[in-house]
Formats: sequence, C-alpha cells, structure tokens
Amino acid sequence: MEMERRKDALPTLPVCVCGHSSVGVPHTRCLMSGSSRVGFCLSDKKRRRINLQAFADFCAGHGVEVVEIDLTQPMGPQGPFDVIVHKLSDVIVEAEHDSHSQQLLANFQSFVSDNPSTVLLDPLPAMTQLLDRFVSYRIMSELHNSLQDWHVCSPPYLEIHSAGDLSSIQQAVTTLSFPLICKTRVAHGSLSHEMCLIFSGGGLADVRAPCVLQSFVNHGAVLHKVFVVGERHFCVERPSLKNFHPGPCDRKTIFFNSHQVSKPESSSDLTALDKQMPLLPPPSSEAVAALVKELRLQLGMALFGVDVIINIHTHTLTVIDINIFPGYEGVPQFFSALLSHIQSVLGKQTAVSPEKNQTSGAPSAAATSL
Ligand SMILES: Nc1ncnc2c1ncn2[C@@H]1O[C@H](COP(=O)(O)OP(=O)(O)OP(=O)(O)O)[C@@H](O)[C@H]1O
Ligand SMILES: O=P(O)(O)O[C@H]1[C@H](OP(=O)(O)O)[C@@H](OP(=O)(O)O)[C@@H](O)[C@@H](O)[C@@H]1OP(=O)(O)O
Ligand SMILES: [Mg+2]
Repeated sequence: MEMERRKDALPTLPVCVCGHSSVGVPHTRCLMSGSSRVGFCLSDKKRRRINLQAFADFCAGHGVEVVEIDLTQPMGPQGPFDVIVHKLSDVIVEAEHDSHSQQLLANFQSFVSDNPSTVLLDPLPAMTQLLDRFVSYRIMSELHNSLQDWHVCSPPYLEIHSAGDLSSIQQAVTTLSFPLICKTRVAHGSLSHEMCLIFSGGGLADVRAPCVLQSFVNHGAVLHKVFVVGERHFCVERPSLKNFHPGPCDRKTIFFNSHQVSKPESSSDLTALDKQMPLLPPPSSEAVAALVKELRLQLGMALFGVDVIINIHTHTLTVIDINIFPGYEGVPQFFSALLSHIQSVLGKQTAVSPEKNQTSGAPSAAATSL
C-alpha cells in the first residue's frame, strides 16, 4: 500500500518536457542553447493538476527549459538545474516512518547541498514547518501582533498531543468557544483533510490525538483563498462551512472531509446557509497584501496559499490555514506569475507575456489579481 502510494508520489522517468525530444535519453543538458534549466520534482497527481506539460511549452517560448526530476534516479546526471520547483511533502511525511523515503530525501538534500547555486522553490526547512499544524498555528497566532493595524487574527486553538483523559481536555477547552473544529496534526495528504465539528464537552470523546481543536468562526460560508507566487498574489472565492449556532449544544459530532466543502464545485448541507445572510464585505486588499508580505518574510517561501474567512460579527480578517504549493485553481495568470518568479530568482527579470491559450488542466477560472 505504502509502496503504491509512493510510486504515485514520484515521477517515474527522467523525461524532458521542454518540447525538445530528449525523452528516454540520459538527462544531460537540453540543446536549447542559453536557456535556463528548471527541474520540477512533483508527484504524478500534482504534475497533472498544474499541467506541467503546458507550463513547459509556455516556458520553452521564453527560453526556459523545464525538466522533470526522477527522485528514484541519481540526481547528478539529471542536473544541472538553475532552479528546482518541488512539492516533496509526501516524501517528507513518509520519511518519518519509511526508510526508502528517507533515502530519497537524503539523496535530494545531498544534491542541494552539493549544488548551492541551485535555487530551491521552496527551501525544505521552510516548507517542512507547514506540514505540522502545531507549528503553522503558532505562526498564524502571532499574526495579530505583527499586523495590528490590519485587524488580522486567527481563531483560538489548543494543541492536543495525546489522547490523555477526557476531563483534562474538557477543562483545557474552556479557553475556546463551541462549536470546535478538530484537525489532524499532520497538515498534508489525504488523511489531513478529514476533520470534525464538535458541539459540546461530550463530543470531545470523538477527538483523535494528535490534533488541534480550534474555535469555529461564523463567516457566512465564504472562503477567500489567497494564492501567492513570489511577489504576486491572487484571491479566489470558494464555498465554505455554513454558520452554526454559537455555544455548546447537544448535536452529534459532524465528520467531514475539507475537500467536500471548500473546492470550487463543493456543495452540500454543510455549505448551504440556513437563512439569507447579508453579504459580507470582501477582505480589504491592503490588509491581504500586508498579510501576504508578512507571511512571505516569516515563512521564507514563495509558493504558498493562505485561507482567510471574514468573521460575520466583527468583520475581522481571520486566517485559518496556510498551504504549501497549493492548486492555484481559478488563477489563469499562474503560469506567467510562476515563470516571472523563476526569472526573477535567476536575476533575469524580463517581461513575461501572459499565456495565450492555457490548455485544460491548468488553473482556469476567473480570479482577482491584487
Ligand atoms: N476556525 C474555523 N472556523 C470556521 N470554519 C473553518 C475553520 N477552520 C476551517 N474551517 C472550514 O473548514 C475548511 C477546511 O479547513 P482547513 O483549510 O484548515 O483544511 P485543510 O484540509 O487544511 O484545507 P486545504 O484544502 O486548504 O489544505 C475551511 O475551508 C473552512 O470551510
Ligand atoms: O494537489 P496537491 O497534492 O498539492 O493538493 C493540495 C490541494 O491542491 P489541489 O488543487 O491539487 O487539490 C490544495 O487545494 P487548494 O488549496 O488549491 O484548494 C490544498 O488542499 C492542499 O492542502 C493540498 O495539498 P496536500 O494536502 O496534498 O499537501
Ligand atoms: Mg484550507
């Protein structure tokens, strides 16, 4: 099972996707003279989701060669790379308990340290911190200090390290307000999207440690996804969980998968508001820009997403999640923004013309560029 997941998690062949015919030959430099070489190290799923082939075609027209990295093969002969874009979250999480993943990660890290001029998007330690909600929620909880002028906050939460006894958890949650949302400690992978809503002290028996318990904030079932690509960011609206009656009640725990409620196509009882809600103001673009700037600095990352909701009572911009290299669905400018960022880290700031005809699979719906 694990082996199968890992196979899916890793590219299988050192295939050049720049449009030149180096498929199947040992991966030395592509013959596109003078071009920069960017390696992509992504799972099969991620490669399909961002439509890497279409991005490679787009880059080829701008003198940038895109190469898929096969982590199961020695990295040296696949290089050199000016930049490596990766989402090694699967491998890092599995390396906690799996020696093969540890080996893959060690090979990758040794290539990176042997090639200090290769820019990594994003650095491994920076992204690793976001794999642990205990760490990412501490970062979010500091935001109200650094962004005081913008009334940015994150909901109060508790770290639950071990099952402990129910009564100590029941005492600890007095600092929170029901309903509570319970999320796994590990923030990446399919299991991490399984969560539940707990409505009373009795419902705490449903908690599975390690996890975070967080106060649920009513926000009118609208989620604002902020997608960051280097200096640029884009806001996209998504469905979200509906409002719940504040305070404890004797409702049974509701178990759900976050992808059932906050994907563009999500529609369920959990996202349908019970009665007409007045429209909330969208988040202030200045506050979002300040939030993104602060997080870029704090995280030391260029490719991440921030999930934001607006409290229906206080209209406070409330941060509930930070994602590593998210899907950018609904951001038609993703390719040009990513290529611009790659060129800027290469010190080759040239104008990138927007994608003419983005093929299917790439993020496509309308988005607001701020
Ligand atoms: N504190 C909260 N108050 C209200 N709603 C919340 C809160 N936290 C999460 N939600 C709702 O639950 C959904 C999933 O939460 P979260 O973004 O933390 O999960 P995730 O699985 O990490 O998401 P992603 O797909 O972005 O990785 C949100 O989109 C939102 O609808
Ligand atoms: O494809 P990936 O594996 O990167 O999945 C990511 C997913 O993108 P998708 O659009 O491709 O589903 C993201 O969705 P949006 O925020 O963009 O809605 C978000 O759920 C991440 O948390 C997921 O990362 P993971 O939990 O796996 O680390
Ligand atoms: Mg989220």
